[in-house]
Amino acid sequence: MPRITPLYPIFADLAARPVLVVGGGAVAERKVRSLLNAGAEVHVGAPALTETLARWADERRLKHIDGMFQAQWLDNMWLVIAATNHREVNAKVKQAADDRGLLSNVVDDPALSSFQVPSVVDRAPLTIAISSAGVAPVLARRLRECMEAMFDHALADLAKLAGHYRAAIRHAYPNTGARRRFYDWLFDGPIPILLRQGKHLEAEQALISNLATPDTWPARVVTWIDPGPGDPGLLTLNGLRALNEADIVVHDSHIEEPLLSLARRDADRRLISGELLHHTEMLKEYLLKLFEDYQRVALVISNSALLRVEQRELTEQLSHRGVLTNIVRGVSAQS
Ligand SMILES: C[C@@]1(CC(=O)O)C2=NC(=C\c3[nH]c(c(CCC(=O)O)c3CC(=O)O)Cc3[nH]c(c(CC(=O)O)c3CCC(=O)O)/C=C3\N/C(=C\2)[C@@H](CCC(=O)O)[C@]3(C)CC(=O)O)/[C@H]1CCC(=O)O
Ligand SMILES: NC(=O)c1ccc[n+]([C@@H]2O[C@H](COP(=O)([O-])OP(=O)(O)OC[C@H]3O[C@@H](n4cnc5c(N)ncnc54)[C@H](O)[C@@H]3O)[C@@H](O)[C@H]2O)c1
Repeated sequence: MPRITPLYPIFADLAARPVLVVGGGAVAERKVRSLLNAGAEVHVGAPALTETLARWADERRLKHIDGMFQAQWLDNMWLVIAATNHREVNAKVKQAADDRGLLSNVVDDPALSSFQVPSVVDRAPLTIAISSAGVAPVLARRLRECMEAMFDHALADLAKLAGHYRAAIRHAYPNTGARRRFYDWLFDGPIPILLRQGKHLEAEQALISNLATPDTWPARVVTWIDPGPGDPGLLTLNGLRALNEADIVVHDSHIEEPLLSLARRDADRRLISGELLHHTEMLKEYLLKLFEDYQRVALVISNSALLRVEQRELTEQLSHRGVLTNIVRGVSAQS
């Protein structure tokens, strides 16, 4: 099978920008609907329109150019969609767009299209766009239908709420680690549940009260992840989450890149020497020193590092110094 070059996704701001749709059938109507939704200034050129398109023209939501396609329709346009039921006409529209350096979508020819229209899950301001690069549009549509069920409309409210309080959140949590944990709480905690129940005021209130008393999270946590044989595919959800939450990942030399790469991009890493792993007291001092700079430490130590440190003893000693130790089973099964 020939290699298909993937498309580059962009989200275009079409507000008040002139867009031409050539053709006035069912496909043109679908494209016009999403263009209007994006606030575009829509021009539809065709000798005949669907009932809905004709109504929108009457309501002045779009401008109807009555007639057969002419290249000068493209003058002063920003984007063009060729949606007639004639391949030759669509190809001419594409040529006229190329002549003017405009991006064009040709609804009956993915290869001619310089942009394609994706299938969209609309949770504005959140938009999930799915593309099959023109290979299987119906598959894109089916994937969208699955996602419609997965992501309810409360997601839109959640995004709006996060957007509205974004500056206040940055102000209450100036430290990036703390802010990230706040966002974990915002997106995983009670707020999405309240929004799903339609309790918008309560949701907003919960957010405001968390902002008023910032950083109620345990300040210093060591999460000890047992990586088993080190295969990232076997990592448990808890292991993955702990890796993802850590500000620094401390590991021995047996832990390899595929596993470490599951940590956050901005998390630091520290390779720990074998010697430290044999002395509970030294390891404790090492960890306490780390807490001068970090709040969440993930400790990923392989079994083969011959760990002699007493986990229980270390946990107790750290807790005297205000550090919570959390031990998670990192692997779901041994292969
Ligand atoms: C996603 C969506 C967006 C939208 O149009 O808004 C979209 N097609 C949708 C629906 C749909 N498409 C087709 C049917 C009829 C099925 C049937 O009855 O036979 C249905 C109706 C349905 O399924 O409901 C068939 C079809 N599609 C194209 C051709 C021409 C060709 O390939 O030669 C043929 C005829 C050949 C064939 O039959 O295969 C071409 C294109 N269609 C694209 C987008 C672009 C590639 C996107 C991608 O691959 O990612 C691209 C290249 C150009 C473009 O239009 O930008 C929208 C789903 C919206 C949703 O989410 O519900
Ligand atoms: N991209 C997609 O999602 C998709 C899906 C299904 C079909 N298609 C393709 O899209 C084409 C259009 O589908 P449709 O259902 O909208 O067709 P349709 O027959 O309902 O509409 C065609 C429209 O084009 C207009 N038209 C014809 N010649 C014209 C010209 N010279 N200048 C201006 N307008 C002209 C007609 O007046 C009509 O309004 C189909 O031929 C099919 O190949 C694409």
